[in-house]
Amino acid sequence: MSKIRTHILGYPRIGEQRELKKATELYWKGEIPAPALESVGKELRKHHWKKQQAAGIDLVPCNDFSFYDQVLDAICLFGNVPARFGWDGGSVSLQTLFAIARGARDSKAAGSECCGGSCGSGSAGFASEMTKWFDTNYHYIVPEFKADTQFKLSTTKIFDEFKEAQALGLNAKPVLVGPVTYLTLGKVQDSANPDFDRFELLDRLLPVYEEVIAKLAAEGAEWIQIDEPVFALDLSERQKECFIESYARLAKAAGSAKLLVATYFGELRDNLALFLGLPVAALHYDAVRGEAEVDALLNAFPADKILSLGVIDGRNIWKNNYDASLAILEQAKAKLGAARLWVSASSSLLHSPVSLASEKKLDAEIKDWLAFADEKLVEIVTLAGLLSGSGDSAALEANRASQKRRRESRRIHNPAVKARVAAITAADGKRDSVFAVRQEVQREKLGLPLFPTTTIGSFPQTAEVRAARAKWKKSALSDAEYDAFLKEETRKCIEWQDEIGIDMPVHGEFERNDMVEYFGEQLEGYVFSQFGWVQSYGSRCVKPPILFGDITRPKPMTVGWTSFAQSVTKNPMKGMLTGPVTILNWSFVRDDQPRSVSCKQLALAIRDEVLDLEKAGVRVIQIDEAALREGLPLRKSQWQEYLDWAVESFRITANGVKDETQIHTHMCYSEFNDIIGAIAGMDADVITIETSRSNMELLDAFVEFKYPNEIGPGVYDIHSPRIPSVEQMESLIKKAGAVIPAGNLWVNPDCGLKTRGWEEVRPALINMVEAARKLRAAALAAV
Ligand SMILES: Nc1nc2c(c(=O)[nH]1)N[C@@H](CNc1ccc(C(=O)N[C@@H](CCC(=O)N[C@@H](CCC(=O)N[C@@H](CCC(=O)O)C(=O)O)C(=O)O)C(=O)O)cc1)CN2
Ligand code: MET
Ligand SMILES: [Zn+2]
Repeated sequence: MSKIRTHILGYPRIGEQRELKKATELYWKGEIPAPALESVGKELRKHHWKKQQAAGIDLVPCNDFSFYDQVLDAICLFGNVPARFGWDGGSVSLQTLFAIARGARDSKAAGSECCGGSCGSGSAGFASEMTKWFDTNYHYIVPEFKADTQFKLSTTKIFDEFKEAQALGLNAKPVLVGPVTYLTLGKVQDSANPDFDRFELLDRLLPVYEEVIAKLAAEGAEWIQIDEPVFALDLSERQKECFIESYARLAKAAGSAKLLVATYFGELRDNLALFLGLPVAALHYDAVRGEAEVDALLNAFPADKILSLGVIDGRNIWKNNYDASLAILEQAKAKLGAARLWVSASSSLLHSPVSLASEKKLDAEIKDWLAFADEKLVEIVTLAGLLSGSGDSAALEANRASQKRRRESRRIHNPAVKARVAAITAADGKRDSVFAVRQEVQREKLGLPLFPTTTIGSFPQTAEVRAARAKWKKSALSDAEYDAFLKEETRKCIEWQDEIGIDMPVHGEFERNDMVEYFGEQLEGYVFSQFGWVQSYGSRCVKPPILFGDITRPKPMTVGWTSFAQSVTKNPMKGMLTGPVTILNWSFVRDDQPRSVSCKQLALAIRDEVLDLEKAGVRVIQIDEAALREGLPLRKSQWQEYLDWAVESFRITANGVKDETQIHTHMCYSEFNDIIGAIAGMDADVITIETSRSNMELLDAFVEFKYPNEIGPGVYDIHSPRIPSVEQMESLIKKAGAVIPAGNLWVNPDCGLKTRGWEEVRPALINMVEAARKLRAAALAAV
């Protein structure tokens, strides 16, 4: 019986100990030169290929590595560099690449200290926009188009990395984001032609794809992988036409090389026939997210193509259930034959942590249930072996035993939690009185001025704060010393807020490593890894906690810090929590029950925290739901169901408090238009949102909807190192004041300040308070 081939779509690039992050940040600080960074990249690529080879993967990817982002690499490959970066049209340098991602203080684009977001329109080389890659927590750089955009082959990275693999004896499979996905993910930014249809650019873009593909073929590439995850979205007729035109041309350009087109993250639905009809040699399908559609896929699968089935979840950390995967694979093998079936992971492994090998502290029982990227490689190879009949039956037995242990573990199931979720009623999600009544009571209790000023929660997570935490984790700092250090940071932060005249202070979140991980660490039903980092954007990583079982809160999580903070000031301190939907969306979550159930369990745990804070005398509580919007399913038809349980979860969390307790929520990086009804349904007393970068445009949704509750539209773009002036912020508040009743308007930044430095935050907040004061005075003078 013939051997079944194995491959992956991509491998994490950050390194087991985030080597790439560390080297990149040193380069940005000017502490190592470019060749040193290049050589770290080269070593990592080699190490990653060797690991894949050692695991027995037949076809390894190349060009899945990136110093920042694979879409940004494509921007550079196509010479799609926005004019403001002063690119000379030659080979795009690493320096220009980083300038696109991070902004450049001047057109020389040196490694300036800048953010991952955009640098505001005031500076010449402001960064390109960054946004979420489908429904993941990975962010890509948004390609920018104009009506006169031209494309031209402008980097050699994809060829260099192919040759690098060749030199190591590997015939690697180069990976490239596909033309339709590339155009779909980009944005037209052309003030002279704002309505330009970006798909008009296809004819100019395809010749570069043809050139790249032909060149790779000439250099000996057997397979080329083209990623088209937009197949998992609702596609327009225009996009469908683009697919037909693109692949007719690319198939011709391929010559001796064979093309594999990959879709992932969701079902194909009415794109199925289009996908199956592409004139390419192989198609990759996500059988995890698309399991329900596998029958339809197999029934219609063309006789001349290879099918790569992604049965291992690239987006989660659970050990694969071999029996379940084999059932799918056997079915495919019966239809297609072993020669036309490849085994893979559902998506690139970019979205899973690197390796379980260095996890020494992870609870042994739970570690046995997990598989990170390296373990997933072994799973792919093992499944292919079992399917070929030459497999490791001991591995299958071991897998069955592990699945059984997980299923039956007492650690997972807590009857009291299940009963509590079952007993949730509509009353749990309802405040005693309607907003208008609460607003009166809260006004009286809180005694805030017009246009009250506040911030979103975090203050700078300085190197000093992180170093203290690192020392404490290594036991180089005692609990008492760490506690004293944090108290001092918190006290200084609050006193400073009082001093500059912030009306509603926050404690600063110095004790938190991350707004989700911090809560995960304190909830029962969660475990957390030491090194389970996943790239979020550029060099920034997150370590999502692992939600494995029914959720309880053994003891209050934030009451101590918030009470301490309140004791420092007479002003109303805003207690700070992360909401259930955001905790869910930024965690690795169980795959043995619906997300909605896990979310409600989280909601009940955070509700208890809310009520404890209230009992401790905290009068204002913010419940962050930064990730509410990004949890939206990729297909519109599934939105309502998600929004229903997400909003209900928030309401359960927030709405058990008395009328006089003011509930805030916060959302950033959100387009609000299509979910404004759901946001209003949350019924928070105050919502703070990110609006400064869009010049208050994001507020329109609230205005059109006649959003009834109070709003703090952000006036300070915290993604930029630029310090906003009093006048800039005044004009933003005025703009908001023209459409929002003055009594409902708050003044605050776009988001938390944790990624900024004090030298930026101090003057910016002083200006913000001044802007609010001026408007207040003007408003009082007018009556
Ligand atoms: N979970 C989550 N998802 C999110 C966001 C978010 O805030 N959280 N925001 C958006 C993405 N934005 C992000 C913004 C910042 C960072 C970020 O700053 N990440 C840090 C890690 C944050 C962290 O957990 N740090 C830990 C560990 C710090 C660390 O690595 N320490 C060093 C030692 C440090 C020293 O000695 O100074 C080490 O252990 O090696 C801590 O503070 O405790 C980083 O990559 O640098 C990530 C995402 C969307 N998704
Ligand atoms: N309270 C959090 C902070 O200020 C909210 C961040 S939303 C990504 O950091
Ligand atoms: Zn935010």
